[in-house]
Amino acid sequence: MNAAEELVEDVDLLVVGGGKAGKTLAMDTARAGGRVVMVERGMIGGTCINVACIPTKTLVTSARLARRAGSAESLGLRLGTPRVDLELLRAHKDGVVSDMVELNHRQFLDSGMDFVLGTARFVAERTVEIHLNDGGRRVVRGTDVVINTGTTPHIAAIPGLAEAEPLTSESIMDLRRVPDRLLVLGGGYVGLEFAHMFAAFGSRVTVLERGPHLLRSEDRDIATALAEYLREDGVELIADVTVKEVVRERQTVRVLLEDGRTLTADDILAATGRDPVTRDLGLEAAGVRTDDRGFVRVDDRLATDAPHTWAVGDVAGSPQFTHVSLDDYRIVKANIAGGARSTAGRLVPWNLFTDPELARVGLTEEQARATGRPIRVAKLPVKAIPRARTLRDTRGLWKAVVDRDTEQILGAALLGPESAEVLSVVQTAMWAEMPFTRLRDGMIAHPTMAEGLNALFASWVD
Ligand SMILES: Cc1cc2nc3c(=O)[nH]c(=O)nc-3n(C[C@H](O)[C@H](O)[C@H](O)COP(=O)(O)OP(=O)(O)OC[C@H]3O[C@@H](n4cnc5c(N)ncnc54)[C@H](O)[C@@H]3O)c2cc1C
Ligand SMILES: NC(=O)c1ccc[n+]([C@@H]2O[C@H](COP(=O)([O-])OP(=O)(O)OC[C@H]3O[C@@H](n4cnc5c(N)ncnc54)[C@H](O)[C@@H]3O)[C@@H](O)[C@H]2O)c1
Repeated sequence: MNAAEELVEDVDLLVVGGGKAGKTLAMDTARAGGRVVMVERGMIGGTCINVACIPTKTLVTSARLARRAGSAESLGLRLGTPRVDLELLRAHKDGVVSDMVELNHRQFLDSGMDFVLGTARFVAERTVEIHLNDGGRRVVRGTDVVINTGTTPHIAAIPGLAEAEPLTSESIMDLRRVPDRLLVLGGGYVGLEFAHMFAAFGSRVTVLERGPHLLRSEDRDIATALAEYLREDGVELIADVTVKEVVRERQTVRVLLEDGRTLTADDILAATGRDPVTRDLGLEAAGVRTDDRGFVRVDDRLATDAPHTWAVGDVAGSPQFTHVSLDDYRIVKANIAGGARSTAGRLVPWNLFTDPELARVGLTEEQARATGRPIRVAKLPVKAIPRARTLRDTRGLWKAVVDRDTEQILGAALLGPESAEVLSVVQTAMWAEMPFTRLRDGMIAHPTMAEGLNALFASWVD
């Protein structure tokens, strides 16, 4: 029997994959009285809370504490040598995750949506067949359909890498031992957060990055400063490198570089980006097209090529952050209701949770200069901020770029403690199109890291 012949259930909204955007839209629509089916193949609450942001940031907190405890004497405390207990650490991380999963599940059910655990595949326009996790199948058609199936770790096509069974951002969080030597392939978000974390847990870590320097999208001074701190904390960084082959020999992984060097380690982490989850979705049957990397093709309203079919979050090629997925929800919600909201011109915050953390919004200096407009550049070493001194956490560099004529802030990169929090102040000023002078001259509580904005916007280097 094909889909057309069997019983098709009609609903107002069908959400395929329960990521951040989809689950929020599903709950909203159900609470407002709409008939909603959301299909999720396993991770209740999506990638972020199960295997990405939440568990990693939980472990980052432990790594920071381990690093701080190691220098507790500078804070007047004698704590002894910190030791990582992996079982305790995992229990801590799993506890945070399971609490959030439970909360999400309860909210799904309370909203009144039909939350279906199963794997969806399109069989016709706006119609999916669901193989239920506990057996059986259903066919559901939505008046509107939202695709929110996310991404999974990419394994680069390097000879021997897949056969070497590399760790991914998911499996590394379930390790039963701290590797003595860990190689990290890729110096991006995943690579650097785990590299710094595992260095604090006691691994000897080497990051291999094929780009000319770490964090290519950042200004050179900021990327160089972060690289220096990572090195101080024992992370070896090798940039501009090409990995030729990976060989697993029992407990050892050998990596052959194009320049003839060979590196060995206990494990290798694949951290070279993420692939869209679209391959087995039957998108052709839905009339939905993908780009050459497999991401769903959308316009700036997040509409796909098929009528009343939308895509959101990572799978739609949006910048891969949970807050972006949440913003995609706002856009699609407005557009399903007949609006014309666009992704164009969004101010996206980028936060890298190393220690210190790096937070950026808007243009880098390099990007601002490329626009040709007259700019001014401000820089402040974090050690100039009194709060950093009281934290005994003075590593870092803050930087901002403003338009010389309008005095509006074009962008900021904050490398230092609590940067991700302080960045929201700068972002708010940018939303409000305030002149930088408001942050330079406004009264900000002492001693806070945000107070450093007074000094930053008075520290012009150009
Ligand atoms: C290690 C790591 C750390 C990160 N840390 C941060 C961070 O600190 N801050 C931040 O903002 N971002 C972070 N990110 C990025 C963030 O996790 C993603 O951008 C975000 O989770 C994407 O959400 P999404 O809405 O696209 O969908 P997802 O949350 O990925 O949800 C997609 C869901 O669809 C389901 N699914 C897939 N196919 C099917 C199918 N056929 N049928 C049914 N269900 C299906 C999947 O099981 C999954 O639950 C991190 C990513 C990684 C890998
Ligand atoms: N704090 C956060 O918000 C956070 C944390 C983790 C992940 N994320 C999201 O997840 C996405 C994926 O993270 P990611 O780190 O996997 O990807 P990424 O795109 O951030 O970084 C991948 C890095 O690997 C390098 N690379 C690619 N192929 C290589 C090769 N063969 N050899 C050596 N280096 C190679 C790239 O040059 C790049 O620097 C991020 O872009 C980010 O959006 C966010």
